[in-house]
Amino acid sequence: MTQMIDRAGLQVAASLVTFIEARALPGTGVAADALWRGMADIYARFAPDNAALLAVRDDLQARIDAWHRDRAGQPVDPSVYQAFLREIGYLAAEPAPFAIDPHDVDAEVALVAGPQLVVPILNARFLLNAANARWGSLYDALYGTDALPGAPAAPGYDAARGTAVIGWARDFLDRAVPLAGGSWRDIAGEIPPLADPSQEVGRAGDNRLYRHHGLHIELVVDRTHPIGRDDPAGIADVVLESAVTTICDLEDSVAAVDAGDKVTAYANWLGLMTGELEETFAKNGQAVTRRLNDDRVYHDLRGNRFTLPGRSLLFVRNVGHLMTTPAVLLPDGAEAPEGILDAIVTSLIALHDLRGRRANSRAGSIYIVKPKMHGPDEAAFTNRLFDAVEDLLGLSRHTIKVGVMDEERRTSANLAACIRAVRGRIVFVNTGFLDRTGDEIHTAMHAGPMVRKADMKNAAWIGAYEDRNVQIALACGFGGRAQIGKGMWAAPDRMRDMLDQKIAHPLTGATTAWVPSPTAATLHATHYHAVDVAERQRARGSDPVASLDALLTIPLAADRDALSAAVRDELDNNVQGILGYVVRWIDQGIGCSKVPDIHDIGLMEDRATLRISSQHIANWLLHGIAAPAEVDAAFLRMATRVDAQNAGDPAYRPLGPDGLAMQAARALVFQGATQPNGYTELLLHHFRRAAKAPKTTDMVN
Ligand SMILES: CC(=O)SCCNC(=O)CCNC(=O)[C@H](O)C(C)(C)COP(=O)(O)OP(=O)(O)OC[C@H]1O[C@@H](n2cnc3c(N)ncnc32)[C@H](O)[C@@H]1OP(=O)(O)O
Ligand SMILES: O=CC(=O)O
Ligand SMILES: [Mg+2]
Repeated sequence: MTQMIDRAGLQVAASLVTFIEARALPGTGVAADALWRGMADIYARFAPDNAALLAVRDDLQARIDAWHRDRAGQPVDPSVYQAFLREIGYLAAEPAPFAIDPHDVDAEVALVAGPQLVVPILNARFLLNAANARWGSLYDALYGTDALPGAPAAPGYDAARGTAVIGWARDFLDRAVPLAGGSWRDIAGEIPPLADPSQEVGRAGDNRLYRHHGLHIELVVDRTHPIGRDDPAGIADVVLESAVTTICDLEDSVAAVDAGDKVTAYANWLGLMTGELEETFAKNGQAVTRRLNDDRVYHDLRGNRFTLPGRSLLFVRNVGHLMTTPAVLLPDGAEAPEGILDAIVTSLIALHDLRGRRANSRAGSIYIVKPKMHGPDEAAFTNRLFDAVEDLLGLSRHTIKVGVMDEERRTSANLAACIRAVRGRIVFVNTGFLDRTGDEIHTAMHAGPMVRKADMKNAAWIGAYEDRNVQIALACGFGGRAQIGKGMWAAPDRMRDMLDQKIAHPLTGATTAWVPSPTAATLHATHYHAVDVAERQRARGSDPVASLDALLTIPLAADRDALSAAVRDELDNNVQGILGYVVRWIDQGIGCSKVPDIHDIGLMEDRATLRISSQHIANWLLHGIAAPAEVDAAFLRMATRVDAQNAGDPAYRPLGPDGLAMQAARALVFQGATQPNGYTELLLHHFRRAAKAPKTTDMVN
């Protein structure tokens, strides 16, 4: 039993009380009494509104479901459909033109176009790696991945691959920092002058520091290094400014279901904000202690010392408005909305940076990403909540910035109004296309069977969604003020494909896009050297906004028979992803995994990808494309395969037919059509809590 302690009328888990009073509060200037009274007051004011907003979601979904059921088998007439969505309040009035107005925004967010890394906050080892991923070795990223054809031939250094890496990096330098004469491939001896000498902005010993499109490149010159020794110019590496910003994720990539999990997550965020986080782990048989990197020291060409940030600028992604947490109980005994707790605690913790060394935000802001908001009223709620948190913590208005995930259909369809609701504090919009796809399926669950999952990326709505996100953000004045972000590269081992494809993101005028790992950040950074995003934004500034009709086009399958032929493949693929992800979530509390798909390509799976797979099967079940027995057969087939995939993991427990993981996976699919907005978290939390509950035998012993 979790011990609960009364604080200002709230029942708060003892572990959270201790964490806040002994670790989070000291040094912030906020008194414990004031914090708890303020928290209780915020809950009293905001919990009812939070519940009311969720009731609106359910009501709208029920009306949409009924509308489709009434028209079963008929094609959707876009103008009738749009009129209906307006009538029920799903579509809000378009606001008059306006410009966002956030203040004290760090250059990394407002001005620099570059990769954005996302990292599960419960994993301190990854978290430290992510914060330090501001700088990454291009040589390592090319050598150690499939970015170049082949793979190292044998353990130890493969000289032929090394030569290919160096060649690729030289070609990159030719494009990003061309020489006054000749090619980087041909230099020997001293590093020659650049075509544009102003690109060289500093030195660190023999190392050269260049800047291009606002991003730094450090040429490591070291003739004693094993690589530099054999290089005619002594170049040992090319280090790129990589993860300019990072999102520390409390949401879809973590399994945080109780007070203990929340405290671990908050403690990691605290360690980042104080700079004291460290983690010791075994790597290649050696104990390694990882800490946050220092800033990097250079001298400009006149000899003046300056520093550059050694760490990525950190955002924290709070949970959305849906979930509640047993870490805090309201005076009526109900679990408290978790997003409200996150807003208060993560902001409180960020005071250690703001009122301390300002090692994260030099401009003095707190950066919170708010996911899964549906429409302008929910964005306005977040704005009021952040106002209240600022008042509680003694912060000036709009110190807390917000990144809005454009990942629910009602937000995409009302994007300008959503942005307007947070216009004084917004610093990004990001197309979370994974959740967005799940919501696309769920919203139109009753309209008919959806296209195959892989065909979603060619559907009309998604093109309009991606276009509108950039176009509307530009029209709202994001250029030079805030990030316009694109979604995750969800195939962490496919770096060649990422190099080929993810350049599309900056080409749209987006200033950032998500990557799953530090290595991917370094490789994706090369895209921001290839594309001048500011210029792309100027070019797109006059684009007409893609149509709402296109955005609202439901991705229904044109040919039922073609779907029937694909049922087994489609089910196997979705079920394999579901089981591979869910089993680690429920049994081990791992919220983000790399799971092989049916073609054995390791895919990043998190709650958003799970939402898609489970909703997709639920939709095909509802419309009779797949039969329940076929789905269960796929669960059986794929359980064997997932067990085999995990054979090397000593912590893994095979997927028994009655185990909690299997129950969770089946519930996600068979109850998918009735889960609120198709979210997976209610069921995941339920089964994870069951898995964590002490067994009767444990209690007896
Ligand atoms: C829809 C959405 O919401 S997307 C946002 C949520 N998704 C994410 O946050 C994805 C984050 N990425 C990850 O969690 C991981 O990269 C996974 C699960 C996809 C793959 O993990 P693994 O299979 O363990 O990765 P892999 O074995 O290739 O690499 C592990 C190494 O890379 C590092 N690494 C991998 N991902 C990250 C990351 N996101 N941040 C920091 N370091 C990372 C690890 O620290 C480790 O290095 P180390 O041994 O020096 O510590
Ligand atoms: O949060 C990101 C998404 O794609 O969903
Ligand atoms: Mg998402």
